[in-house]
Amino acid sequence: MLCVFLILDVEDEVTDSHPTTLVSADALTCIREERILFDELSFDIQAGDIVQIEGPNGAGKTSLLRIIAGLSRPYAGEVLYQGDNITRCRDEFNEDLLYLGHLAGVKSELTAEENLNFSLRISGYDEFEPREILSKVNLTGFEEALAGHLSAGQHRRTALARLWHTNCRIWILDEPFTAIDKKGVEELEQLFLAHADRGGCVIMTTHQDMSKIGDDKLRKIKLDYRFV
Ligand SMILES: Nc1ncnc2c1ncn2[C@@H]1O[C@H](COP(=O)(O)OP(=O)(O)OP(=O)(O)O)[C@@H](O)[C@H]1O
Repeated sequence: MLCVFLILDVEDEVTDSHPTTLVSADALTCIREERILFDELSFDIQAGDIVQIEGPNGAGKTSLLRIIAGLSRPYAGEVLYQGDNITRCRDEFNEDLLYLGHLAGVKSELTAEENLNFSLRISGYDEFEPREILSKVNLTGFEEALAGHLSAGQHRRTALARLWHTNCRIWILDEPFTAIDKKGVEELEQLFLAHADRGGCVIMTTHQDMSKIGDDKLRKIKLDYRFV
């Protein structure tokens, strides 16, 4: 079966006080298993933007996030960080990027504290106290629990804890709300808004209704395809 595509509708630009373009996609094309997921997709993401990538299962949302993060290559087109192709400024881009994928890098055989400690140390954030951060994501009392023994939501919170202490401006988050309860979703939304107000950006996939973020703040990139 041949598949055709796509795209997409990059909704109205947000009016913001941070005009710096952090990330740009220039004519990105992604093909998987002879299926065009998106074709010549271009957009700019400014400091202060919260961007939701939308589309049905299999539309290519994770593929797009991974390409933006430089974890996989597009069939054609390029990703730019402040105007430079990310392959030419890899170190600077990585220093400014916090990527949390589907699996979120939490090791089941380590405790919640050990997991966070590890991710803070390899990112150079030695000054932060893991227990204090875990308290912010409601994991006080679970610091020494093995991540593999935590509930799905607590496991996800362990991964998301890093968002509370990072200097990275570019957050790329694949389904950050998965398994998170209502209060946790609200706290994350507030965190995203605060991050955007500080001049960061959030690029995420989610099937969650993001209307609380507000149309003035939220931009959407819609991916779609159809079979023929
Ligand atoms: N490395 C790969 N090799 C081959 N096919 C792939 C690869 N990665 C993704 N695909 C295919 O590309 C399509 C899009 O996958 P992707 O994970 O990007 O979709 P998605 O929109 O994030 O879906 P979901 O909402 O279910 O998470 C799927 O059909 C998937 O099987």
